[in-house]
Amino acid sequence: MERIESYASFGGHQDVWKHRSEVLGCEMKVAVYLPPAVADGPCPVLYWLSGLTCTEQNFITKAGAQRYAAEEGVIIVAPDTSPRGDDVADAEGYDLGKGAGFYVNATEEPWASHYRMHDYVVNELPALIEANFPASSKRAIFGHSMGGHGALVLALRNPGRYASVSAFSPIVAPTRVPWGEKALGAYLGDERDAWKAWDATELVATATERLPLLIDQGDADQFLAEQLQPERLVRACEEVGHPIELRMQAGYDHSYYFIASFIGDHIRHHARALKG
Ligand SMILES: N[C@@H](CCC(=O)N[C@@H](CSC=O)C(=O)NCC(=O)O)C(=O)O
Repeated sequence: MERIESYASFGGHQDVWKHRSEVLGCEMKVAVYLPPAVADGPCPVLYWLSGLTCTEQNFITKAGAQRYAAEEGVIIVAPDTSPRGDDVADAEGYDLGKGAGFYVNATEEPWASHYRMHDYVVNELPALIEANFPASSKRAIFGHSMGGHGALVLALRNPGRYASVSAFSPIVAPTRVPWGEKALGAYLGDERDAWKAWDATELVATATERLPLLIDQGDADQFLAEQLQPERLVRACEEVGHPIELRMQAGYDHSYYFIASFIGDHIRHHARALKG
């Protein structure tokens, strides 16, 4: 891994690294915040998954997470949202292709050869982080919008892998909303039954681990009614007794101003689980 940016931040360091991904078949950038506590030994790792149009930069420059990660002694890893490079397929529009990997393993061409963000985030990236940084193997995951969907789905698909999961404004039912229908149709093909394995609202029914879901959602979010619909996940959880806390936050929209307002709560929530 090669460090390409480094900034002192709250007694620790906010760095950006680039590395070759064998899973994605391209070079990737990833942001890593190391809290001051790494001087005393390995720290647990909290993975952040960003939303549509984002790179590894949005979270580290807008969320204000470093202060809380420093206080709690947690490493935060924020990868890019899709494979990158001239030979990676792309599409018109911000909601498919580069910047819109949806954290799935694509099965359809022209996507299948590079778009394997599930395997990258769940397997390849933690192996790299744990081999190259003072990181323990305790992991948690959170994210925003498309990345909130990613956090929920990756935690539900991989029982035992994460100590905790949370999301801001997640796409909870991608099989039933326009952003998800477009992306899953392209990446996985026309057979809608295959999409269900990538939909948190479908996955809670058969989850073998009842990991509590924490969700913050602004009630002034411009995407709430058409794309997010968190009530679908609440209903699915209630049907099977899966623990969920949906916090509707009055007046907040879909932006990083919302995320920054509650990021401390989420980092403390994960720190409790990671240290428990
Ligand atoms: N450009 C689009 C909307 C893009 C957008 O709002 N992206 C969000 C995530 S949406 C779901 O995944 C985001 O995080 N943007 C980056 C940022 O720094 O705010 C449009 O204009 O409608």
